[in-house]
Amino acid sequence: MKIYPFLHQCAERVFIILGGALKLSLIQLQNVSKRFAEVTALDRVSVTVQTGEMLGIIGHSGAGKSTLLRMINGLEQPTEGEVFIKGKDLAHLSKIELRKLRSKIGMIFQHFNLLTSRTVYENIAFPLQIVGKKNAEIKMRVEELLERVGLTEKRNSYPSQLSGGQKQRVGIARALANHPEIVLCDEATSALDPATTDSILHLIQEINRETGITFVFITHEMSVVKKVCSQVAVLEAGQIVETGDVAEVFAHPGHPVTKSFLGLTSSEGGNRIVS
Ligand SMILES: Nc1ncnc2c1ncn2[C@@H]1O[C@H](COP(=O)(O)OP(=O)(O)OP(=O)(O)O)[C@@H](O)[C@H]1O
Repeated sequence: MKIYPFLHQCAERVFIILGGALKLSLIQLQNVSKRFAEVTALDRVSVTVQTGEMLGIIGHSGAGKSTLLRMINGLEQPTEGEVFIKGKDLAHLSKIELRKLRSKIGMIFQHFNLLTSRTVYENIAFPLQIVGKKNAEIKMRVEELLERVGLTEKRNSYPSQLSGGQKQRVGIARALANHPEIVLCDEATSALDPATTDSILHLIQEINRETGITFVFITHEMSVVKKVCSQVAVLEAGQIVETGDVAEVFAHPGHPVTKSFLGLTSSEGGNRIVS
C-alpha cells in the first residue's frame, strides 16, 4: 500500500471520528428559500445535520425534497438563505473549492444511474478515474468496495445482468469510492421490493457504523426513516413542519402531515408501528 493514500484515509477517518465526538455541524441550512419563477420549492428551511448522523427527509411528491438535496450538494443555489458544509458557506466557494467539496459528497439514486456499457468493476472505478487516481490505487479501492458490498463474484457483469438489489449495491460502492463524508440517498430503496429494501438499508446502516459517514435520505416512506434514521425532518409544501429525534417524533407526532405518514388520523397520538 502506498503511504500517501493510507495517511490521507487515516486523516479523513480521524476527522469523521472527531467530528462525531465533538458533534460538529456537518451540514447546515439557514433559512433557505428556493423559488423557480412562480413556484416556491423551499420556504425558509433550516436544517442541521451532525457528523455521523442519519437524517431522513420525508415528504409527499412536490414537497421540495429533491430541491433540498440539490442544495446540499451545491447543484442548486438558494434564492435566500445560506448553506454551510463543514462550516463553509457554499455561496462563497470558488468553482475549484466547490468541486473539491462535492467530490466528498456521494449520491445514491432510486434508479441506480449506472453506466450500462460498463461492468460492475468499471462503474465503481469511474468516480476514481474522474479525480485522476492511478490504476493501482483504483484497483485496490474497487476490490475493497466489491468485497464490502458483496459483489466480488459479479465484478465482470454488466448492469443488465444484475438484480435491482445488486444494482443498488454497485450504486452504494460507487458512492463510497472517493471516501465521502456525506452520502445523499435519493429514494434509494423506492424501486426495490421489501426484502431487498431491508438488505440495502442494513448495508447502509453497517457502513454508517463502520465509517461514521453521514447519510441524508429523502423518501416518502416512513418505514425507511424508522429502520435507519436517527433524525427526521418532515417537509410539506417547501416548509419543514416537524423535525427531531426519530423515536420522539414517532412516539409523539405533532403535525397532521407527520401523523398521516404514520398512518394516524390527526386526533390520534403516536406509538403505532410503521412496518
Ligand atoms: N428546475 C425547476 N424548475 C421549475 N420548478 C421546479 C424545478 N425543480 C423543482 N421545481 C418545483 O419545485 C417543487 C418541489 O420540487 P421537488 O422536485 O424538490 O419535490 P420532491 O419532493 O422531490 O418531489 P418528488 O417526490 O415528486 O420528486 C415542485 O413544485 C416542482 O415542480
